[in-house]
Amino acid sequence: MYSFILGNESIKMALSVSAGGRVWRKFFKTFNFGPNSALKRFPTCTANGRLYSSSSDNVLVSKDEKSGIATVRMNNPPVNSLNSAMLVSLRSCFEELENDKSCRALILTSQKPKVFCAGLDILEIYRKSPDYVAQFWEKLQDMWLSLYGSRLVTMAAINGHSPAGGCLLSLACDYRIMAEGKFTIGLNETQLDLVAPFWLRQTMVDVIGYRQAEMALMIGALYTSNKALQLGLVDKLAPIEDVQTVAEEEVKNWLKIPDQARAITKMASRKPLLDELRKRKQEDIQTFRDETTRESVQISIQQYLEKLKAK
Ligand SMILES: CCCCC/C=C\C/C=C\CCC/C=C/C(=O)SCCNC(=O)CCNC(=O)[C@H](O)C(C)(C)COP(=O)(O)OP(=O)(O)OC[C@H]1O[C@@H](n2cnc3c(N)ncnc32)[C@H](O)[C@@H]1OP(=O)(O)O
Repeated sequence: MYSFILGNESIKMALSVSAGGRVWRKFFKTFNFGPNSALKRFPTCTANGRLYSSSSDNVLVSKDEKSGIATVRMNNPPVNSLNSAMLVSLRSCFEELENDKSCRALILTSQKPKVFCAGLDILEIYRKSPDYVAQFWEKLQDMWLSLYGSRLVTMAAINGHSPAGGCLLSLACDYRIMAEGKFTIGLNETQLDLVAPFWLRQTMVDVIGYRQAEMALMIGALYTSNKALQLGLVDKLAPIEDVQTVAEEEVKNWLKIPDQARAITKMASRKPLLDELRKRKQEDIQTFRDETTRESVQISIQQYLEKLKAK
């Protein structure tokens, strides 16, 4: 059941049949909804009752059949950094859940409490060829499109630090619950001499407003959970051991709203940004490749890596 992803066509078919309706068909036609790809194969995903995971086990997925709530746990020790394999696994899992008509919601969290996700794996953009960096960036774009454009209720259960790409993942979700305490979240790209792309900057503006986003992005701010709550960067705080339970409770509230109306409303507000990235994908890849492989940026990345190691 879980071994194939058939892309847009199967989602359209499955949902128009299951929802029995013209409305769904019109919805998909209007919004070009869901993963932006044709026939795809999930990387040897094994189905085993309610629990399945990718071959490398870097992303673990369990689904409660009764409620239709899936939990996606990032499992890439030590800090869930987003390397190529991780991006491919995340995207595959998001698309698979998208195509599973019994799935209604996903909770994204970390298998290792205290670090939700350390962002992009910096080693993937350090002293790599321009082609490699370009392919890496496209994997990030595709993963983001599948999460941000999802019909599901998407909830980030941020059970630890969530800098840069970790914040990007959270921002792509519908709602964010973060662990109380000393954990930080934010888009600290400028600290690495990197510039967040337009689609990431826009989600930050959409979530916390223009002034705060502009300031946060310029200074590469990392905020504590309390400050993030105050800014609206996260929606709720919970003790770290309760983040998952609180997320499940919150999802259940969201699931009281009819799926169709909720998903159409979500897509109506997200479609412009999704379309913009789809349209400017190659330009965005080129910018990332050219910026990241510049010698001055490579030196900044090296210094940042040294700082991290010396910590
Ligand atoms: C208009 C022009 C547009 C141009 C566009 C151009 C460019 C766009 C560019 C970028 C935008 C992309 C958006 C995303 C960017 C990113 O995500 S960059 C990554 C930023 N991440 C960070 O800064 C986080 C760094 N890590 C930490 O702060 C901490 O590790 C922690 C997450 C708080 C966890 O702390 P702790 O539990 O104490 O763990 P350690 O620090 O000891 O780390 C363990 C080992 O892991 C290594 N590591 C940590 N983070 C990363 C990482 N992101 N990548 C690779 N490796 C990482 C760390 O060095 C330790 O390694 P050793 O054990 O010492 O070997």
